[in-house]
Amino acid sequence: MDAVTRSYGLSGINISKSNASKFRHDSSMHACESCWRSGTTGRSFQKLQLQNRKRFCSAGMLTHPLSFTESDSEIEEDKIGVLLLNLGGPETLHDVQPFLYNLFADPDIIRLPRLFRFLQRPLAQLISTLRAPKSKQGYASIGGGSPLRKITDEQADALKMALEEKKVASNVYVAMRYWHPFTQEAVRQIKRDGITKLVVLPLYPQFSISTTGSSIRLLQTLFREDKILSKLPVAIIQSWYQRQGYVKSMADLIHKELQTFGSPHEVMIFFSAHGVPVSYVRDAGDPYKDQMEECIDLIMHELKARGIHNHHKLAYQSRVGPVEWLKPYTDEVLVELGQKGVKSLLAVPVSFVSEHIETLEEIDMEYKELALESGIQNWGRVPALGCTATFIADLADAVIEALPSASAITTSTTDNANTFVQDPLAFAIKLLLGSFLAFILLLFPGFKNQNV
Ligand SMILES: C=CC1=C(C)c2cc3[nH]c(cc4nc(cc5[nH]c(cc1n2)c(C)c5CCC(=O)O)C(CCC(=O)O)=C4C)c(C)c3C=C
Ligand SMILES: [Fe+2]
Repeated sequence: MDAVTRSYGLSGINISKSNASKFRHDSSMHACESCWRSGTTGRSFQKLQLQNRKRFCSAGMLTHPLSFTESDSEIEEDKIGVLLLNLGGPETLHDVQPFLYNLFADPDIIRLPRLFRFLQRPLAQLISTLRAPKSKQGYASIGGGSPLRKITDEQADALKMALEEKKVASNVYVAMRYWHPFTQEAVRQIKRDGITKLVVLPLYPQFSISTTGSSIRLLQTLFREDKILSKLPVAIIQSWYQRQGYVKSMADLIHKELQTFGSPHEVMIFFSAHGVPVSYVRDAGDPYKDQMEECIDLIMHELKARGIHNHHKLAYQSRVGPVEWLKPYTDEVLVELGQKGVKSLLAVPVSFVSEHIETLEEIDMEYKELALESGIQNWGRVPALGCTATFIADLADAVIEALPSASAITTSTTDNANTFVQDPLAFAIKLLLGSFLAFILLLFPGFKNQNV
C-alpha cells in the first residue's frame, strides 16, 4: 500500500506521508508530491495550475495555493488551523499516576483483543498504580514534572510565527493524548474559533500505532461524533522523518556536538530510538521500525555528504513490561560497545523532538552512567530539536504543502483496527496471554530492570 491509502486501522481518514516535496518540485506536472498525495492529477491539476499561475516561483517550482495570493478569495476566506499532536506528560508528581492511567487505558498502548477490552481499565488502574512510584522518581529527578507542555507550547508559537513569515495566517493548537491540554479541549477550541481548514501535525517524526496512530484514532472518534467537525476539511501529516529540513537539522545538531569531542572522527554516533513491542511491527503492521531505519540512513547519508564518516549504531530504549520489544536494546548495546573498546559515544535521541523524561533522565542519567561503567570514557548527547529555526521553518513548509489535500473525515464507522492482523485468533490468544503474563510478572520485584 502506498502512503496515501495506508490506514493502519484508522478508517475514514486519508493520512499522508509528508515527503521532501520541496526538493522534488519542478515544473513538470506530476513532480509535486503534495498534489500527488491530494489526488490532484490530470485535468484538476491543470485547472489548479491555471488558477495559480502566480504561485510558480522563479526557479519554475510550484509553491502551493495558499492564502498569500490576494486574488484567491476562496483561499483567503479559509481560517486555517494547525493541530499539533503530542503525548503529554505529568506537570507535577501528583499527576503521575492519573497520567499513567490514561496512557495504559489506551487500547493502542495495551492492545487487548476486542473481547477482553473490559479488562482495559482495571488493568490500567493496576499497572499505573504499580508503576507510579518508579515514574515519580524519574520525574522528581528532572525537576518534579514533564517539560513537554512548555516546550510544545513554544513550538506552537514558533510554528505560528514561521507560517506568518511565509504569509500564512493560522491558529496553532496543541492536543496532548494523555495529559493537559487534552485533545478534547483543543478540538473544542478549534470549533469555537470557526476554523475552516485544519492540518494535523504529529510531533513524532516517525509513525507508530502507539503515538500518531493513537492520537489520530481519537481525533477520528471526536470528529465523527460532531456535525460540524465531520465536515471540516482536514489534512493529516502522518510522518515527516524523511523531510530534508528535518534530516538537515538533525545532521546540524550532530555535526555541532561532534566538535565538542577531542577526536570527533573517533566518536560512535549512537541513535537511541523509543522502542515499541515487537508485536506492533510483526502482527499489527506498525511501520515504525522501517521508518526509523530509513530515517537513520537519511541522516547518515547527509552527514557523509558533509565529509563525516563516523561509525553509527541504532538501538531502542524505554521498554516497559515483560514482552519482547524492538531490538537491540539501548542498555545492552551500550555495555557491548564499552566492552568492545568504544571510548567516545554521542547519543542521539531520534523519536521525539522535545526534551522529556526519556532524554533528561533515561539517557542523560541512567544510560550515561551505564556507558561510563562499561568503559566508554567520553559521553555526549545531542539536544532535542525543540524550536531550532530550520526545523520549525520546515514544519511550516510541511503544513503549507499539506493544505491542498484537506478533505472531510468520512463518517464510516467500520473499525479496521485488526484488518492488518493476518491471523486474528492467534493474535488474540497471544495478546491475552501476554497481558496476563504482564499482570503476573508485575507482581514480582525482580522485574524492576524491565522498567515497570
Ligand atoms: C507501554 C507502552 C509504551 C509504548 C508502546 C510507548 C511508545 C512510545 N512512547 C513515546 C514517547 C514518549 N513516551 C513517554 C512516556 C511514557 N511512555 C510509556 C509507555 C509506552 N510508550 C510510559 C509508561 C511513559 C511514562 C514515563 C515512564 O514512566 O517511563 C513520553 C512522555 C515523557 C514525559 O516527559 O513526560 C514520551 C514523549 C514514543 C515516541 C513511542 C513510540 C514510538
Ligand atoms: Fe512512551
